[in-house]
Amino acid sequence: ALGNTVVCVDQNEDKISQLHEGKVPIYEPGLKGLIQDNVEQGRLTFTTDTASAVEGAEIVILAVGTPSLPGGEANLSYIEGAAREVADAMNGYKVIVTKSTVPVGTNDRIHSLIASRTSYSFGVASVPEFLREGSAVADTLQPDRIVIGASDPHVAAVLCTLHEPLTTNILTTDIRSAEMIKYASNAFLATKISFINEIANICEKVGADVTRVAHGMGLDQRIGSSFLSAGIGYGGSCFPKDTQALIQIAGNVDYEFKLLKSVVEVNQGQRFNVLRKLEEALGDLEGATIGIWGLAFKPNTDDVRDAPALDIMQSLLEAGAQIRAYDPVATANFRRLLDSSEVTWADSAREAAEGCDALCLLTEWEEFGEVGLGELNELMKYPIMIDGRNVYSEEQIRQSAFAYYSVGRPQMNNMDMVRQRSVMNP
Ligand SMILES: NC(=O)c1ccc[n+]([C@@H]2O[C@H](COP(=O)([O-])OP(=O)(O)OC[C@H]3O[C@@H](n4cnc5c(N)ncnc54)[C@H](O)[C@@H]3O)[C@@H](O)[C@H]2O)c1
Ligand SMILES: O=c1ccn([C@@H]2O[C@H](COP(=O)(O)OP(=O)(O)O[C@H]3O[C@H](CO)[C@@H](O)[C@H](O)[C@H]3O)[C@@H](O)[C@H]2O)c(=O)[nH]1
Repeated sequence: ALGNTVVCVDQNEDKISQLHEGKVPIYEPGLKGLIQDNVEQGRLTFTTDTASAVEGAEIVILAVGTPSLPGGEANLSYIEGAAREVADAMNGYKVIVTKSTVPVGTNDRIHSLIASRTSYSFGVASVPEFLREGSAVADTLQPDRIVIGASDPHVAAVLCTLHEPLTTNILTTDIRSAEMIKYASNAFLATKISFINEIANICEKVGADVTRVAHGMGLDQRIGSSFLSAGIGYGGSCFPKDTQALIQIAGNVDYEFKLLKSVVEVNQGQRFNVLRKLEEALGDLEGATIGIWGLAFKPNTDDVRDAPALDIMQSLLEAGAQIRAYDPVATANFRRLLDSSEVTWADSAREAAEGCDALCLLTEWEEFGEVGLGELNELMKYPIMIDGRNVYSEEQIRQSAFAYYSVGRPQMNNMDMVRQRSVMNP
């Protein structure tokens, strides 16, 4: 029957050998157990040999990377390479599915590319992926919807059968619309984030509280409450590249996507508000010791692609600051992108805070909440917190000695306390 066994192929030998040893190459909650169960049941195997995997398959799913090229356009070399390998291994009819996020028209190109290399018949479909990192397992097993873009009704039927155990919410549509649904969804979510971040920036100036504003807006079902958390902007492997790619897709047909260009611009600026707030609190950052809590672009992942922490730490180093940084799982990945003798890589949240002039919370890992503000105050040189994720409540801050800068909420600036401390600990 369809979908009974799965063979995962990657050309990265290290990833495949880790998987053979029962290790999972990324940090993703719940993934290890899910893989283990399916390996034990004989449903899941791993290989670097594309040809053998394709030969035994009725459905082939392409999920290779589509990173940005320098101009923002999606790099299609991996998907084209994979399609070529699949074509060359064809030994009968197969359904070939693109799950990677690809520009509109790519599946048609894949169709021609494969047809030019094989005489076996095959079907092509676009089935975009909507999972989030950090909650990938639940998002996969209980998706909001499955989108199947196919021109051949047989292909659509095969893929509906494959996905029916996951949800009844299956939309079948044409290939180009399916491809566009993926980009439009990510662009819309990114727009929500930049929108609320701009509202937050205005709230700071007019004395309103963006968390209350977002709550009040979200009660309107037409708006919805999700993706209205103001912060330091979106990062990660998807929104930054997919917004750029959609701007390019539009540009290629002579359409200037003005709104999305602004969304990207707002997002780029948002992370640097952390630096402005640090300067407001400390003045010159030369020689200051700054603590960083959180390096991953969001909690529950070790992914640091386009993480706001990269730009923020880069700017702090340029300003001559010393950094003490901690992340529960992402430090090793982060150090491959940014390392410096001016950074102390701490092994715990407490260790990162020790002796700091100010602490910046950049990723809302749950464990940060376990360090009490009283204890934090004792560990730090000055009780100054730049909370990039609005983690602390007004009450918690009021009961603490902290000068507290958050995003889009009234600044709780117990600078008197801070000054007293600075007299005590010159
Ligand atoms: N990461 C996410 O949360 C997410 C969510 C939805 C959609 N997507 C989309 O899924 C795609 C993959 O994203 P990712 O983050 O997993 O990328 P990634 O770069 O982390 O992983 C891609 C993998 O493909 C392998 N690969 C490349 N060419 C290959 C080939 N010819 N044969 C076998 N393996 C090959 C690479 O070795 C790598 O391990 C992208 O298009 C992305 O936009 C990602
Ligand atoms: O209200 C919010 C929600 C998110 N973010 C930030 O937005 C980024 C992206 O977060 P999220 O969407 O949760 O994670 P991703 O794993 O990047 O998932 C997005 O990108 C994937 C790849 O295309 C899609 O499959 C998902 O549907 C889409 O949510 C992170 O930096 C978050 O901190 C905010 O700042 N405010």
